[in-house]
Amino acid sequence: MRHAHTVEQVRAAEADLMARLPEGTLMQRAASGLAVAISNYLGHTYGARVVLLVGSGDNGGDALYAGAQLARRGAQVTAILLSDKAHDAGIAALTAAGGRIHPLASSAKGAAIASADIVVDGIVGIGGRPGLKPEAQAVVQVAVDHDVPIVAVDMPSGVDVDSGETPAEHVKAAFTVTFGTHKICHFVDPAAAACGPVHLIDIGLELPAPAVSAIQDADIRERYPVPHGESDKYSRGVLGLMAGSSQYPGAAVIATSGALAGPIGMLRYLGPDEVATAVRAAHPEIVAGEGRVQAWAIGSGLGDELEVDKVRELLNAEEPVLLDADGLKALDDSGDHIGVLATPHAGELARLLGVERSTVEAERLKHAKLAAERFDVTVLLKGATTVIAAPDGQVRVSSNATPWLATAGAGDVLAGLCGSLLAAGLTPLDAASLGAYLHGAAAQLASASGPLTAMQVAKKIPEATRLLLDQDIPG
Ligand SMILES: NC(=O)C1=CN([C@@H]2O[C@H](COP(=O)(O)OP(=O)(O)OC[C@H]3O[C@@H](n4cnc5c(N)ncnc54)[C@H](O)[C@@H]3O)[C@@H](O)[C@H]2O)[C@@H](O)CC1
Ligand SMILES: Nc1ncnc2c1ncn2[C@@H]1O[C@H](COP(=O)(O)OP(=O)(O)O)[C@@H](O)[C@H]1O
Ligand SMILES: [K+]
Repeated sequence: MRHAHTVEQVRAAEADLMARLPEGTLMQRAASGLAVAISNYLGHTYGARVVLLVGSGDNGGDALYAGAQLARRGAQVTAILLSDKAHDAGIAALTAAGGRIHPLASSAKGAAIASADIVVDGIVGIGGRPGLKPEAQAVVQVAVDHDVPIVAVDMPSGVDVDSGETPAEHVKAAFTVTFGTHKICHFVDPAAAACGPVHLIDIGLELPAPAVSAIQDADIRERYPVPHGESDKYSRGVLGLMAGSSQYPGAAVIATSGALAGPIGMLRYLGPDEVATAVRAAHPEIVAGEGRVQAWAIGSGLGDELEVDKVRELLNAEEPVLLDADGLKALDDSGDHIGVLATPHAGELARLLGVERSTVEAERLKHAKLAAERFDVTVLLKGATTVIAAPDGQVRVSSNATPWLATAGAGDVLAGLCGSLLAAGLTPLDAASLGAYLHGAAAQLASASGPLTAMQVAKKIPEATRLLLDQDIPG
């Protein structure tokens, strides 16, 4: 996993470390990492035209010191000061290295930005409030208008660091260079989408348990329930699937494809006869009808055929239950649903919480956590990045999907796969995490930068799993 911490956690860790180091050491570490990342991005330093947008705090200080290092290696560096206040030692370092300083009033600043190879956003960092002041917005817009890439120092200025929300104007970066640890805005949309690829520079912080973790390749190998010599089809896990209806028979076929591509030994299908026939035709491996299962996946394409009372009974039984799509209507806030995994998209989560879909889209982390707490379930909120919130407060994200995955039926594949992982014995948090990540990896294989269907994603899950399990991960 990669980990993200809150601003408060970062400030505390920085204070601890700073007390043990000579003054300025952390900023020098940050600035050196930033300068190297900029040089690597440009592919050259000598003669490169670099413009720094410098705010009043230490974020601007990072930009100035990095600018000084680049200037020493032959870059033409110009700093535009957006505030009357700026990091004095940083200004002195840049000036000594031959960089130029423009106050905000300078008439040359527009031309400098327009002809730059890169603009460095040192407007605000973890000390920033969301939004950009008009003068900052104006200079950022010049870079946008002239297609000049922007590197964000720590994070794109204007985003809400601890929530990943973007309630106002903010920078959209080509890439971001951050320090010490990731921040929540790097992982959670819509802010994450404004970061571009994020480079982490180690500055030696000692950090507490993270606020949010992002799933990586290595997590699959560490946690996937691989069968062993003594395994049989029952011990590997049996999933009970209640999905599909005469209205939406395809959902049952697609969800089954997702489930059979996961770790289970067997799948029992419960549903209307004609749907069971369709599922069996596509997947002769399935067993239709009641029997013991280790977990349930309920909801994809059920339409009006959802039997609320029966589902509520299952929610109170011992076996874990995944609720998707129409199945989510059975969820109530009577509490004690610790083994339940709910997999809504933003519209479904909005209905559950009685708010607008746009509100959930704008505040994804907040609403995923709110629902996890209110319904006492693990919530997997689908979207370009998937946010997973457990009732104990743990949060994970999965960001490896491709936008081509936004296609009908993709959610049914995910429900089947996560149900399969639940039945194999993973916790709802791990089942959701591994399911979302494998789903994203399979979508990448199925897409190869082009269109895909949900069934093609399901077909690629075994290959994606194999590649991730076989991968030789260093360290
Ligand atoms: N504390 C440390 O040890 C380190 C800090 N570092 C850098 O320091 C940054 C934090 O620096 P600061 O705490 O000085 O805070 P910032 O530089 O993020 O913000 C400074 C000031 O900007 C003003 N401001 C707030 N919101 C604004 C807005 N929307 N528009 C314009 N101005 C606004 C406020 O007056 C605020 O005090 C980090 O993000 C990182 O870049 C790094 O050098 C690593 C080490
Ligand atoms: N822009 C996007 N980029 C990447 N993945 C996406 C994007 N939008 C949606 N997804 C993923 O596609 C799937 C869509 O699921 P869902 O909305 O339930 O569709 P359906 O109900 O038609 O199956 C989810 O796994 C979701 O995370
Ligand atoms: K910034």
